[in-house]
Amino acid sequence: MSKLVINDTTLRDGEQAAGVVFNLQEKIAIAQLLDAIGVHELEVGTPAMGETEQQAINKIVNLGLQAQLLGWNRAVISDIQASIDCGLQRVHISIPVSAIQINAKFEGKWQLVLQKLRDSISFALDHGLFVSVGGEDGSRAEEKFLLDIALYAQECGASRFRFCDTVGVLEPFTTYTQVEKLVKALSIPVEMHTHNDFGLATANTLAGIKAGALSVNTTVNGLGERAGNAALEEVVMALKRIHNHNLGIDTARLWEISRLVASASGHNVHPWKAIVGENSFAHESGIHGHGVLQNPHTYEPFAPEEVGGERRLLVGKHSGRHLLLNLLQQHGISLNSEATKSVLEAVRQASMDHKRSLTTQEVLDLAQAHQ
Ligand SMILES: CC(=O)SCCNC(=O)CCNC(=O)[C@H](O)C(C)(C)COP(=O)(O)OP(=O)(O)OC[C@H]1O[C@@H](n2cnc3c(N)ncnc32)[C@H](O)[C@@H]1OP(=O)(O)O
Ligand SMILES: O=C(O)CCC(=O)C(=O)O
Repeated sequence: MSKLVINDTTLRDGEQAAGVVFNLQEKIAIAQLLDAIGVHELEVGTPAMGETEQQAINKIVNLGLQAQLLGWNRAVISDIQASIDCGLQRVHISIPVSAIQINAKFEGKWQLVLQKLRDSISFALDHGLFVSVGGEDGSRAEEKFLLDIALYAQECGASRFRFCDTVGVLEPFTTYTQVEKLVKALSIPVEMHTHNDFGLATANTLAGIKAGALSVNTTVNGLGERAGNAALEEVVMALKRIHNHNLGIDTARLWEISRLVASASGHNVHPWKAIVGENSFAHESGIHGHGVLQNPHTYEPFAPEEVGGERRLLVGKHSGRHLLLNLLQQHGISLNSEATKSVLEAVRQASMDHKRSLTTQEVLDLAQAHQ
């Protein structure tokens, strides 16, 4: 697994999320931070979208980042010319490979698909570009056609093939089987591109890696088309903590980049979002709180600092005396066991009345009333 590449597409598929628009400053800030934390490659946008997009991509190209930069293109020569005009040296060329897509987009003309792919790869290679090819809707494609087109892309000179679960219909076992076949058939690396329509984008990406994929697309906070993509923070932390595979990414800045992208996208991170949600390291229930006070590892897979997050100990409906007394002790208040019981009851009632945890001040007020 040593050569695994994270190719983050927050600036391309992430921004395709309905209603999301990054301005120039936000694009630059996101690219710089992704680069600063050590992400290897960035898919920076779609140059074919026009002049404004091209200028933004050109600005990112001129930042002098360490990360490799890639532009997304259809199998259309003018798209690739637009990528060249942005100063990009890497292009991704996408071509639909499922019957449903080829019928809808190219009136079922399979030969036309091959011709467009060959012509666009050849144009890109003639301009000295690194070429990645994506089989759009690969997970729903006829198996033989997917393999044939991947081999054709390789034969035409592509340096990587992207396996796309475009509408997120795979689960990890099928992903493993499909990707393993591609990996065995190709000599160029396979890249994973997964969507989260069934909540399986990260799991499917990990399954693809296990099957031999050497590159993976991610987006910060899982932002992307419909239910989004495999989240950068989930893939990086699952690899690091579950598979013991450290990609050298500065994970202590994952909350920072999550907040940056959330703010730029105009959507807060959901509290229960894995790794970066504000509840990822929050504990309110008595048994968990007691355990965490003894040793955080009882109810945390890793310390919040490892991802730049913070532990929150809350007092509310499900809390027990250990969490309550811990909070009161921090404010110099001690209670006897009778008073503790009364305050806990009052906390439960207040928490039910408000339908939330209590603020520190609310807990202190209840404790003072029962002292
Ligand atoms: C699964 C994905 O995420 S795919 C990536 C989606 N990303 C985007 O759409 C990026 C933003 N897109 C855009 O700005 C525009 O769609 C553009 C500039 C790319 C094209 O705009 P338009 O020329 O107005 O075409 P429009 O978007 O309506 O239709 C898409 C056209 O591309 C064609 N097309 C779609 N995919 C491909 C492909 N991989 N290769 C070649 N042609 C393709 C369609 O058949 C259609 O062709 P037609 O105009 O001859 O009918
Ligand atoms: O790169 C491609 O080929 C398509 C990528 C994509 O966004 C998708 O399949 O959802």
